[in-house]
Amino acid sequence: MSDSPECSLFEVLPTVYGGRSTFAKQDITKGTLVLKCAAPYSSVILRKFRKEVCGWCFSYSFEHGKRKWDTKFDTGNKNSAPPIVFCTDDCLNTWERNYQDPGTAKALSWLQIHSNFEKTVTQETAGLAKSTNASRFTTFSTNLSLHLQTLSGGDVTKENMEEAWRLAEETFSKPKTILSALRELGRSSVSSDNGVFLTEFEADSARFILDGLFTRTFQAMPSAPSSSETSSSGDRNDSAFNIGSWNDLLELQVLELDNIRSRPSLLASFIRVYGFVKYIISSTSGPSGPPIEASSLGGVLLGLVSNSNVVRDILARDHSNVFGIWEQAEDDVDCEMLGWGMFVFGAYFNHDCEPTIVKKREGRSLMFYTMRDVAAGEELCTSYIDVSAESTLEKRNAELEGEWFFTCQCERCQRERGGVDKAVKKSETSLP
Ligand SMILES: C[S@@+](CC[C@H](N)C(=O)[O-])C[C@H]1O[C@@H](n2cnc3c(N)ncnc32)[C@H](O)[C@@H]1O
Repeated sequence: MSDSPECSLFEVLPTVYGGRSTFAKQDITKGTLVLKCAAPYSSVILRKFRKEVCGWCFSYSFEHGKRKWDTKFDTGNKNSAPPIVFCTDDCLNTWERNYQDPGTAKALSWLQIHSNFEKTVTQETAGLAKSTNASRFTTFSTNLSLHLQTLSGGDVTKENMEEAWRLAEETFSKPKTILSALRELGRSSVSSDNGVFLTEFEADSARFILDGLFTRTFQAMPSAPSSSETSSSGDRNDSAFNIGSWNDLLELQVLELDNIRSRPSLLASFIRVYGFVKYIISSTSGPSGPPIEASSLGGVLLGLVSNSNVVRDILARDHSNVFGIWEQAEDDVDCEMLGWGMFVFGAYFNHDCEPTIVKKREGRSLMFYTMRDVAAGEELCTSYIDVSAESTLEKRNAELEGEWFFTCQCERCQRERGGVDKAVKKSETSLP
């Protein structure tokens, strides 16, 4: 992070009230760009928008007077539509440079994996509500199902969460057992030989995870495209443009247990996402697929899902560190959230109900600007929720406590609660 020119304006320091936060290193005038995250480390466009949102620059066809985008990757097969569209040839070409395997043609490609994904997943629109119901575990042919059933009542501890993941790894040790376990953990009524049932949320999460696995793999591959050629468009390998590395991602806050405790059915969902991602990667490279060398893209991806650690690392940071990818007309009340992305360095801004920083998306990039003059030493904060004058203390706190698992300590909340303790917003190091 310190390599980035934009970050010379602030530093990340521990606070006494809410983990780390960002503090101005010098006076900063209103309207200054303090951070540019050129692209997300991992992102997903919601399934329902994928014909309307460009797979590279996230531009939304309706904002350009079109019902959908028509520029597609040529699969060479008229019957198989690629699960991604682009607004222009330029975007398609840049995407290809970043997502197609830069190495041997024998290696797995993004396209093969995602085509297999689409063939394997089955969904129902009303699935989310039904499938998160504990009653779906009707038969217990695996210890994993039985264990998840006992946890669905709400008693999730660190130990029994770890045990669930251990059982998941054991159950998903072979592609065949993954498939039957996934079917068992899905709704029994939709279990069939034709596919695996995933809720919309699970399918989107699985594609978010795959994107993170691709980024991690491409960043590590020696044949990755040179950043000097293409850096201004936010290519994955260009750390100078603030995408961040895998180690940067690991530095982010983890709220896995809080998240699962607040919604115990999430544990089963996360485990299904892991099982499905593992199944898709291993079945794309299965007996009928191309041979996989350990150093190839497919080989590296297989290694990343051999146990649940890497997938869990991403899932555990997903909830509290991602940003919605909104259509550009953000001030519009009917504005749609098109997807979400992990813009790694943007995740250090704490929340304030009187924010100093506003974020703005420009294509794949997320920019952070000061909303007013800020003095050296002052904290730089964004707002995670609606903080308009109409949004009451009760409403704001309910949202932050319910969705973000913290009680807001900002000055506005303290003032409205009846007392301001300014010291609480200072960084630990600046306190006497
Ligand atoms: C996106 S992260 C921000 C960076 C985080 N503080 C860290 O150390 O990684 C959001 C988390 O920061 C903390 N946080 C942010 N704003 C806060 C606030 N106004 N009051 C209390 N805690 C806050 C909460 O723990 C929240 O889950």
